[in-house]
Amino acid sequence: MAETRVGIIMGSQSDWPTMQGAAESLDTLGVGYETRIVSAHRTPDRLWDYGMTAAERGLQVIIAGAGGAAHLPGMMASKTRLPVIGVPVQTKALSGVDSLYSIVQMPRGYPVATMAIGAAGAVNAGLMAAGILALGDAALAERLERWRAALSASIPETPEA
Ligand SMILES: Nc1c(C(=O)O)ncn1[C@@H]1O[C@H](COP(=O)(O)O)[C@@H](O)[C@H]1O
Repeated sequence: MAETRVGIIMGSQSDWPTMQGAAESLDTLGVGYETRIVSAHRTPDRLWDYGMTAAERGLQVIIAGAGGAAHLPGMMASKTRLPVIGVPVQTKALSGVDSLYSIVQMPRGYPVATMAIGAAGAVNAGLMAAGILALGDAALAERLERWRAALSASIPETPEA
């Protein structure tokens, strides 16, 4: 069992179908993670505790997904020095543009590395977390290189008619 290095947090259970893409990326690359529902709005005390203890518990990167008034990634970035990768979850009313804008426009000093809206953003969040961790982990760097090469090799040169 790989050591838990990444925290995947989300504002609601309803975000899981999107956020599982991040978990799948980390599974593929053999990176250990935990998953939690944490909401700045609905469980502010849980957010506070999570942010206060994340680094001392051994987490190294946090992936935070939320939709709509998506304050979770930014609030988490306020409570921990760990890099926070934000995933804007797609919404029905505004297609996730609301989530994207809520996450990306952080004030100077408290960045959130913001991914694309929806499932592709979640998958990329896992890959981004792995890339950060690979800076200090040669074995993971090699797995990531191999994975990237395999993806590249799987892309056909000519489109099917
Ligand atoms: N944006 C946030 C936060 C937060 O930012 O703290 N907490 C919940 N939510 C979002 O509310 C949406 C609807 O949630 P429900 O489906 O539970 O009603 C979800 O996408 C969640 O991320």
